[in-house]
Amino acid sequence: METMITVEHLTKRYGDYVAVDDVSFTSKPGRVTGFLGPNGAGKSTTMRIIAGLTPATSGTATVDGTAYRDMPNPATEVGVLLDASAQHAGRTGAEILRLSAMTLGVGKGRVEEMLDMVSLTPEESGRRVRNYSLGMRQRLGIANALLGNPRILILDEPANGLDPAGIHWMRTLLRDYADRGGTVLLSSHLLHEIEIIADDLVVIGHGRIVAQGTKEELLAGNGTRVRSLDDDALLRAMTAAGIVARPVAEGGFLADVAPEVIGRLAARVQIPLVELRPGDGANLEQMFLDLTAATARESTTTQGARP
Ligand SMILES: Nc1ncnc2c1ncn2[C@@H]1O[C@H](COP(=O)(O)OP(=O)(O)OP(=O)(O)O)[C@@H](O)[C@H]1O
Repeated sequence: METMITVEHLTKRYGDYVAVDDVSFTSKPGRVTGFLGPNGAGKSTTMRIIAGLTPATSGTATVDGTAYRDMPNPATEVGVLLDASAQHAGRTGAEILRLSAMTLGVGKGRVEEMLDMVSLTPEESGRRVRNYSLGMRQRLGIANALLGNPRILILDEPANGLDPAGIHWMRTLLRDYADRGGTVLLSSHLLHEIEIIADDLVVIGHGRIVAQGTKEELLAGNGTRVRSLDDDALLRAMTAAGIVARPVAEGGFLADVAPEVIGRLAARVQIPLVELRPGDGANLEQMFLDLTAATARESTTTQGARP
C-alpha cells in the first residue's frame, strides 16, 4: 500500500469558531506537498490533528488508513516537527535526541548520524536548548523528526529561522527524501521556497481549501497553453526552436513564449493546433494573494505604516 497522508472532511471547532472547515486532501509518496495559507488559516491545526495532538471535531486524518494515535510506534512511520520552540528547554540537544532514540528503540549511533546530518556540532548539541537560536532549534527538530527513519514527514514552518545556507540544505534534504519515495507535507510562509520545492500545493484560507493541485496546474500561466494533434512532434519543434515547454496535466504544454510565436511555429511545421491561448496563471505569490484575498486580514494599503 502507498504511504500516503489522507485527510477527509476534516473539521475542527473551538466553541463557535470553525478553525478547520471540511478540509480534504492527500499528500503522496515521492512528492513534497506544500501547505499554504495566511496567518490563522488552519494549517497548524490540520497538521496537529494529523499528528494526533489535537482531536478533530469531525472527519478523519490517516496515514495508510491508520490514525496516528492508533499506530504502535508512530515516530517510526511519521516524523513530525510542529513547534521547534516546544522542545524541552532545560535539556541539551543531544539529550533530547538520546531520549527519543531510547523511546523509539533506535541505536545511539543514529543520534550522532542525525546531529551530523543537521550540522549541529558536538559543542552545540551539548548546549541546553534554551540557549539555542531558532535555526538551531529547527535543525534539532528536523533531526528528531528523522530519528525513527520514517517514510512520512510533517513539518510546520521548518524553514523558520534558518539562514540561507540552512534553507538550501533543508531544500536538498526534503527533495532527496521525497525522491527516495518519502512523503512530505510542509507548511511555509516562504512562498519562494515552496515554489522551488513543492510538487503539489494545498492552499487554505479561513479553514477552507481554496485551491489544490500540482504546482504546474496551479501556476500554469504567463506563457502560452498549447495543445495539438501531435504533441510529441510539437514538443520536438519547440525544443528545436529553443522554446522551453512544460507538459501540463490536462494535456499539451505551457510554453515560455507568446501565443503568436507558437502559432507561427506550428504553421511552419504543419502541426494542427487544438488549443492556443495565453497562460492565465502567475507566480505563487500572486496566486496566493488572489486566492486568499477574500480571507486575508489586511488590505493592500500600507498607509498606516508611514511615519
Ligand atoms: N486551542 C485553540 N482554541 C481556540 N482557537 C484556536 C485554538 N487553536 C487554534 N485556534 C484558532 O484556529 C485558527 C487556526 O489556527 P492555526 O494555528 O491552525 O493557523 P495557521 O494557519 O497555522 O496560522 P499561522 O500561519 O499564523 O501559523 C486561528 O484563528 C486560531 O486562533
